[in-house]
Amino acid sequence: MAAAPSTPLLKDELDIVIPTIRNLDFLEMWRPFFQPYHLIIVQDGDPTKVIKVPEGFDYELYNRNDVNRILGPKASCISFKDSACRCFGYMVSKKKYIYTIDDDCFVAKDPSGKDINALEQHIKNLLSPSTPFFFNTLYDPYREGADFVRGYPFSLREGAPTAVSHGLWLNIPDYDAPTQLVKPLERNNRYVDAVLTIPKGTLFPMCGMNLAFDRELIGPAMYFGLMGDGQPIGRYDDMWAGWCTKVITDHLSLGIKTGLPYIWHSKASNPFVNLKKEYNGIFWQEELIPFFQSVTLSKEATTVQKCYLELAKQVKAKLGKVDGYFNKLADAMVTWIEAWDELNPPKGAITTTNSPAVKSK
Ligand SMILES: O=c1ccn([C@@H]2O[C@H](COP(=O)(O)OP(=O)(O)O[C@H]3OC[C@H](O)[C@H](O)[C@H]3O)[C@@H](O)[C@H]2O)c(=O)[nH]1
Ligand SMILES: [Mn+2]
Repeated sequence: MAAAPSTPLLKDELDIVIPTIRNLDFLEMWRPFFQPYHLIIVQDGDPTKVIKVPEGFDYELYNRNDVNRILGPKASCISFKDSACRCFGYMVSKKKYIYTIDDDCFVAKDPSGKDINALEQHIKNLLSPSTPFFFNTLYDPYREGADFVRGYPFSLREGAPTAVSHGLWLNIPDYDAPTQLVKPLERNNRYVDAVLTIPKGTLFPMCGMNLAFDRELIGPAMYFGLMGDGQPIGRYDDMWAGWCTKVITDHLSLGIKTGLPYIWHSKASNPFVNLKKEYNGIFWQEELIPFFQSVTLSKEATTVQKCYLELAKQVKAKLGKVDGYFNKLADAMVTWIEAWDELNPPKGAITTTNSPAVKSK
C-alpha cells in the first residue's frame, strides 16, 4: 500500500462526503489517503441502523432525522433512499473543497501497479486552471511535461478557474441500465492518462461516484436532483447537477475537467432495478438536453445562486409540460438555494445556528 503524501494537500480545506446505507469498511483501503481529512457521512435509509466507521477517522454523520431536524420543512428537497442525499453533505460542509465518493469505490492501480491517490489528483485538477475557451490538443497544458501547443492564443493561456474535477472508474463502468443489460460482462480496463477540460458550450454526463469540486466557486449548483422515494425517476441526480452546473460554469467562465483520477468501481448495481429507476429519464433526457443547450442566463446573474434561481424559473416554464415532476423539481431547486443560504450565510452575517450534527470521533 502506497504511503500518503507527507503533508496532505488542503488537509483543512476539504471535506470528503460519502452517501451510504452500509458499514464503511471500504475506508480501510483509503486510509493512507483519506485519514487526514474530515469526512461527512450522509446515512440514507433507516436512521435507526448503526453505520460502523473504522477507528481513526474524523467524521460527522447525518441520518434522515438529522436532515429533518436541521432543515425542517426544507428537508423536502433532499432525496431519501437514493444516493442523491449526498448533496446534504455539500450544504453542511464549511470547507472550500468537496470530494464525494461512493462506498463501493476502492483504490485503483495505475499501469505501473502503483496505488492511485485519487484525492491528490482531484486536488491537483482543482488547483490548476481549465481551458474551456479553446481546446488544447495536448490535453492538460498545466501538467508536468505538457504545455500549450502551437497556435494556442497566448491571450487565453491563463485559462479559467477550475470548479469541478470529474474522475473516472476502472472495472465496473458507470453505464445506464440498457447498456448494462446488453453488456453485462463489460469491464473498463482502459487507463487513459489524460485530464481534459470540457469545452464551453458542451454538456456532459456527470457521475457522482468519484467527483470533486470547489464549493465556494460552484457549491450551490451542485444540487443532486430529487430522486428515490416518492419520485418517478432515479440515477439522474448527478446528471441533473452536472447539466445545471455546466451551464452555470459556462456563464461564469469557470472550468470543468474530466479524466484522471481513476477509482476501482467494485460492484454493478442491479440493471433491472436500475432500468425501473432510469426509465423516465431515458426519454425525458431527449427533451432535457435541448433545454440545457438553449438555456441563457442574464448578465444580472452574477452569482451561482442567482444563476440557479434563473435556471429554476426556466425549468418550471419550459419543462413543466414534459412532466409535472419538473414543476416539483423546480420548486425543490429554489428550496435548495434557500436552505443553502440559510446554512451558509455570507461571511459576517449574524444567524441562529442549528444544533450540530451527531459528532463522532
Ligand atoms: O438508496 C441508496 C442506495 C445507495 N446509496 C449509496 O450511494 C452510493 C452509490 O450506490 P451504488 O454503488 O449501489 O449505486 P451505483 O449504481 O453503482 O451508483 C451509481 O448510480 C447512483 C449514483 O448516481 C452513483 O453516484 C452512481 O455511481 C453508495 O455509496 C451507496 O451506499 C444511498 O445512499 N442510498
Ligand atoms: Mn456503485
